[in-house]
Amino acid sequence: MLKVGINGYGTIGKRVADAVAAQPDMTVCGVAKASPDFGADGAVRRGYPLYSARDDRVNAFREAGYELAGTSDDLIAESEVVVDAAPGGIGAENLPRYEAAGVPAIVQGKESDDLVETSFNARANFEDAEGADAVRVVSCNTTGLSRLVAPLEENYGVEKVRATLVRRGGDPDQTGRGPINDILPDPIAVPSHHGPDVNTIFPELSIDTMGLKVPATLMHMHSLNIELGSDPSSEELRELLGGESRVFVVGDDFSIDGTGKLREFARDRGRPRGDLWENCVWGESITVKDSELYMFQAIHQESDVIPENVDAIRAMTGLADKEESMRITDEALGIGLPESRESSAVVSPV
Ligand SMILES: NC(=O)C1=CN([C@@H]2O[C@H](COP(=O)(O)OP(=O)(O)OC[C@H]3O[C@@H](n4cnc5c(N)ncnc54)[C@H](OP(=O)(O)O)[C@@H]3O)[C@@H](O)[C@H]2O)C=CC1
Ligand SMILES: O=C(OP(=O)(O)O)[C@H](O)COP(=O)(O)O
Repeated sequence: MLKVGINGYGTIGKRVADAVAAQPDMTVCGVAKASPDFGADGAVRRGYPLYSARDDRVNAFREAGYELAGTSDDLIAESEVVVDAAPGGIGAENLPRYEAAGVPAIVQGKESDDLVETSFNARANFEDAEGADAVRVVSCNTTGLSRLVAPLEENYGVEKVRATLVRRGGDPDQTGRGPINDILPDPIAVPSHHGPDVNTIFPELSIDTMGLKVPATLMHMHSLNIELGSDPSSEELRELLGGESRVFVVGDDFSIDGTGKLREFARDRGRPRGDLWENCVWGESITVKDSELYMFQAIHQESDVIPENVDAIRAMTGLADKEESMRITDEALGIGLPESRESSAVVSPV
């Protein structure tokens, strides 16, 4: 069992830890946090050895009654791979520490692509991370866009992507974020950082993105217009996307009309934390006119990058190739939702 340390146990880190723990070929050797809050309590209750992410916080954990396994230096020494899920910018500071310790490391979307050997999306460029020592799993929105571009590019070619990203203002636990009663172009300048970020996965792709932020916490929403290299029917497109394990084509018969019902659907299915690891594409929105594809997809920002972190671990360490890794990850987590009630027989058990 490969020993994986999680440095940063917040929104992303706690989900990566649970996903790693669910895999048959890897184990969580510890998680590091900066404050002794409810998240630390959750880690201990799940049986993860708890480390202090910062040396100056050791006493705070002790005073709160936590028994620490050590500091993040000890966690790094204990790990065969580290997944760094610290706040944006701190992953960059931590990379030299992983390199000095000779431990391969994965950082997250806020870190710069320049600092790593490759940015990563399992569906699109798994092979680029094979044997790498430093990899960046791209952000939630870029993951959602990359998963979509990969099959379109392979089957039809893509001439141009135009995407408007309606972004959630903050995660449910980020009480200090907004907007509260507003709609912000964010960033106002075009393009937003997402297009260039997708180019770290597809360097030749022509893509322009615009971003907004709205008073919502549940999910992001993408409004997409993609010029294809050929002219498939809308139905063919729907079948293609329905065949992708990490795309959930939302069937009409579920009557899911927004992100609130999507998350409720995930909770009904017994998904941990109501997570939706898949891109959620409304089947009814998939429309092709004169080689141009139009569609809406919702992206659960807290969870879509989680299977990608697990696959990046396998790519870097050689535990499995792309198809095998994605299959093991999907099976272990129960990824794959049915498009309709009729096809429910193929849904993974929850
Ligand atoms: N949230 C999202 O929607 C998404 C986030 N990402 C990316 O994931 C990364 C992490 O984001 P997110 O999980 O939201 O962040 P959070 O703020 O939820 O979690 C960050 C974690 O890092 C801990 N931490 C604080 N300081 C340090 C340190 N010096 N060393 C190690 N850990 C530290 C925090 O501890 P404590 O809580 O105790 O302070 C917390 O557990 C970012 O790069 C972000 O861009 C990517 C996709 C989506
Ligand atoms: O990577 C994300 O979004 P992004 O792709 O819009 O930058 C995550 O949702 C976290 O972003 P944020 O917390 O800075 O909004």
